[in-house]
Amino acid sequence: MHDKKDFAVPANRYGDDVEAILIGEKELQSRVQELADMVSEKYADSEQDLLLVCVLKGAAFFLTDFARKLSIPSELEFMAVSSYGASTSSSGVVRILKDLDRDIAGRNVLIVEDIIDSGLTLSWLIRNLEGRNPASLNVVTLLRKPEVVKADIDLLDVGFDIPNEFVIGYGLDYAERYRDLPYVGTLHPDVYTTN
Ligand SMILES: Nc1nc2c(ncn2[C@@H]2O[C@H](COP(=O)(O)O)[C@@H](O)[C@H]2O)c(=O)[nH]1
Ligand SMILES: [Mg+2]
Repeated sequence: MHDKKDFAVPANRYGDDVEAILIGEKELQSRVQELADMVSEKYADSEQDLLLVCVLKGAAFFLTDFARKLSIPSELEFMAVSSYGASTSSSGVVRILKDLDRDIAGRNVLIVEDIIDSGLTLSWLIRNLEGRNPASLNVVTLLRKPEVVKADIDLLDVGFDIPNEFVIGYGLDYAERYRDLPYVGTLHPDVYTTN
């Protein structure tokens, strides 16, 4: 846990809404670099560009930092799925809100995910993309909540394992806010009762 005073938090952007910072900006960037180095090494001998599939909207900030830190060429695709509706826990019933713009058959695909909570959304997505016959399909996730993961998912790597708390920042939202924070943190309980 970090003290908010230790960070150059964009001044009062969200007032006192942030209760605690779990992963600071430097820690995030350094781990994203490690993930990018590992992936660059794994695909270094590939004859085709790596196709990164970003799961919107949460993984957008992770994806852009991650792609810029790769030392191999990559191409980007975006997909949006919904499994939460109005609830804060995954139903496992997933809807595609935005599909990929192209065929991934024969491509080396890497899903770039923001967070694995129950893992139900991601395991559905993996099954869906496997059905499109990529040459290979792997997953890298920035965050994972090991205490609550229900699905058995084979991951290339995980940025950080975190406690079972609802987190925001670095792409993750609550009611579409807080994605723009450069760190991962938790919200003050009052935010949930007043929104
Ligand atoms: N802002 C947050 N979004 C979260 C959090 N935990 C999960 N999620 C969102 O759900 C999916 C995955 O859910 P899953 O239960 O099917 O694994 C994830 O991609 C996020 O969009 C959270 O703590 N904060
Ligand atoms: Mg996600």
